[in-house]
Amino acid sequence: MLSREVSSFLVQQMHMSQTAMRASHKDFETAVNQMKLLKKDPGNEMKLKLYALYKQATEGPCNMPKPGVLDLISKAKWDSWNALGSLPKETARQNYVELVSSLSSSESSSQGKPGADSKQPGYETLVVTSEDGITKIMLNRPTKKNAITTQMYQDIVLALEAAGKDDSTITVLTGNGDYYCSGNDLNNFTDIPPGGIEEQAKNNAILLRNFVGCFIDFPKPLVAAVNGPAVGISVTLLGLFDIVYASDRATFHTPFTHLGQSPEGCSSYTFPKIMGPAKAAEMLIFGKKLTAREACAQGLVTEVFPDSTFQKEVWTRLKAYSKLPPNAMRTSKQLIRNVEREKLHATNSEEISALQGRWRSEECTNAVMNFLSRKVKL
Ligand SMILES: CCCCC/C=C/C(=O)SCCNC(=O)CCNC(=O)[C@H](O)C(C)(C)COP(=O)(O)OP(=O)(O)OC[C@H]1O[C@@H](n2cnc3c(N)ncnc32)[C@H](O)[C@@H]1OP(=O)(O)O
Repeated sequence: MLSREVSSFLVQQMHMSQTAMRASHKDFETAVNQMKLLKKDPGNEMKLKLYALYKQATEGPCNMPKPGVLDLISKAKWDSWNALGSLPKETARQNYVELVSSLSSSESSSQGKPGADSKQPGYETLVVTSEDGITKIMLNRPTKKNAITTQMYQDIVLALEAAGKDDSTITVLTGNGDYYCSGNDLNNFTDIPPGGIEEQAKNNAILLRNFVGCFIDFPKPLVAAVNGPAVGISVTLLGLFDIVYASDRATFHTPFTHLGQSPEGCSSYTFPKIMGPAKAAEMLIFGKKLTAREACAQGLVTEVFPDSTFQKEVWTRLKAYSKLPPNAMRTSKQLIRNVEREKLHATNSEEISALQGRWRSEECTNAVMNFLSRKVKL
């Protein structure tokens, strides 16, 4: 017998509409007005993002002359707009609407909670520590193989934002227990909001855009310490890390087709670039699982360590790297990232649009249902 969540999920899926979820001009106008009503200053970085999206949505690609270096504010605005390159107006409009919507909802969810603004977040399923110039973000849901819940996506974003600003020089993502991460928690699909599947898909799209965007824009060297098997989004994101160290027990599996879904985490761009189109297709289209050594041979992993000495060797190495001049490391990272930052954001948008279609498909519904009703394991 199917659980209540699975049945309600199925019913919602069957009734959902096939209309595309592009933001209309009216949605855009509403978002522009909503921005004016925000009580909390979203911060300079966010304001620049919104400015750029607004200009791109209303005027198209930036073709203004670049302001002089001394005109700092105009130059920051110009840089932000110009970084959007040829992003279509429609996509910029949609990204703007989604960004404003996430700001409004985080503002309303923090209302009424005394001290919500000033409190350092206590993460339920992450352990964040900072030592020896290294901030470690550890996924901490070992009994569920560190599957990522909706709350965890948000917490990882908060933890990355804090790590990007703290005084550490390197940030490391790793997992607690025998898995690095089993990817998206498939129960995320059963938590259906009052607006039904359409609203759920829209919320997931906002969540994912913001989540992957944070990895694209992370300002410091970012290292993955892959302590065990990795599945789904935890694999695709590796293409956005600067270094990937893996235990020889780790495996790398992207079973999107089996789940009726399609790749995310910018892997449709990073994987062919890293390993060549043929190897990338075998992983992303056919769901071939790689061993750590295969992933290393294909360039996705930097180095493989025996599981018995993984922790010791990785942390010794990272502690030595963390003593290198931090500003030089940041500058090098930014130079490397800037070459393709715009392309990565555009890929993120494209992948999410495709996924929104997939989430409404029968193939995806059946795959999620099969897992939740314990019929199929990967
Ligand atoms: C909203 C944004 C969406 C972003 C798009 C992201 C896409 C992806 O990441 S796609 C990949 C999704 N992941 C999966 O499909 C993995 C599903 N899990 C499995 O196939 C297996 O659990 C396993 C191969 C990862 C491990 O198998 P095994 O060693 O036999 O362990 P168990 O299956 O008994 O797992 C223990 C426990 O953990 C729960 N669990 C594991 N992974 C997930 C998951 N991804 N989502 C939800 N729950 C998961 C599993 O159900 C078990 O729970 P209990 O039965 O309650 O003990």
